[in-house]
Amino acid sequence: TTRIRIGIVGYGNLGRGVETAIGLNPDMELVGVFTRRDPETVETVGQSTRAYPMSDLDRDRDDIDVLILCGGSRSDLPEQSPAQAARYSIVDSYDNHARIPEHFAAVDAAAQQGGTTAVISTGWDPGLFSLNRVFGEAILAQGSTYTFWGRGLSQGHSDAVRRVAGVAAGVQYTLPSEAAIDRVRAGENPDLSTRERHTRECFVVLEDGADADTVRAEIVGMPDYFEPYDTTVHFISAEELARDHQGMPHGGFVIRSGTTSAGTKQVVEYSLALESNPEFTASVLVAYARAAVRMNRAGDVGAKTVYDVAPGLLSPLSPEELRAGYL
Ligand SMILES: NC(=O)C1=CN([C@@H]2O[C@H](COP(=O)(O)OP(=O)(O)OC[C@H]3O[C@@H](n4cnc5c(N)ncnc54)[C@H](OP(=O)(O)O)[C@@H]3O)[C@@H](O)[C@H]2O)C=CC1
Ligand SMILES: N[C@@H](C[C@H]1CC(C(=O)O)=NO1)C(=O)O
Repeated sequence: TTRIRIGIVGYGNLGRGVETAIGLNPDMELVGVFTRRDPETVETVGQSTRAYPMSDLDRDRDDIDVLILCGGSRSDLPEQSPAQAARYSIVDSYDNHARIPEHFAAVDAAAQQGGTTAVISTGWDPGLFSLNRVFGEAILAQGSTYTFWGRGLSQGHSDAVRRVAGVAAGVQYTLPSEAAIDRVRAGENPDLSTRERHTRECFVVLEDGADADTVRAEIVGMPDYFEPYDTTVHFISAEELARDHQGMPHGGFVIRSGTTSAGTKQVVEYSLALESNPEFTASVLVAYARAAVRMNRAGDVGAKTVYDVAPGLLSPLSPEELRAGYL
């Protein structure tokens, strides 16, 4: 059988993770990386990986089955996902939760017109955590759902920080409230505000001449990303960033606790412990790329979220193999 031919759009942490993940999946092959930078300046992980300018995607290439979009959600994907979905089936990790309906509508218009299949907002949150919130609430009709992240590096929030004028480089860590977690685990079912669940901590390298107070205000007040949280911003040197902030660990859990009859408690929990947030997220994107190609071949076009994708389509095994070996 022919392998699934993948193009990577945008070559950062996620793009490198997808390149590596494709190598772990024998039913897939990497056509190349498409970048807005000069391809000659882009150092790829794999020696044989080819880098092309984005403009190479402007013609209808018949050597690509699906594009995996690895740009930033803050400002790349809102433009790139609809633009590419007009020609190619795509997968993206768009993670500004507040604006997913808007993103879905824009991508769906393009995908319907292009007859492509576009799985948006997959990864782990949104993505696998979204699925587990829905499983928990569909199954335990009476109860409470909580999501906690970290302590770890959020790529979406780090990307958002890097997009602020005056920021040369930066990262963002998400810290869960241990007091909130304790109350949830004690079964208090507390009513927690966004601000009571997590705090956010940024480490920023300023561009020469940039004003720290202006940059801090822009970050702390950023709608959706930082405004709903208590956020601290530390200004450090490029050397400190390189020394102390190269790792991208993360993780967290979704917990649904409820009752199925008076006094009969049931608890569902799904958790992740990630040494590399980007490599894990990339692995999710690659599995959903497999599903997107299969859905498109079956004529199932338009924008999709993880709620619309049958889990079996993620597996390299056939339905028959899954029935025989996994049920
Ligand atoms: N749903 C989920 O669970 C998750 C979602 N995400 C999403 O993934 C997105 C991407 O994260 P991440 O890969 O860390 O972002 P990066 O900042 O590493 O990359 C974003 C884009 O910036 C450009 N870029 C990368 N490196 C450089 C560089 N050295 N110089 C200039 N431009 C560069 C690339 O585009 P180009 O090659 O065109 O220049 C790249 O696509 C996040 O914004 C987040 O929203 C991440 C984790 C989980
Ligand atoms: N989308 C997140 C994945 C998880 C992590 C997170 C957070 O720390 O706020 N929210 O969702 C990311 O970009 O890392």
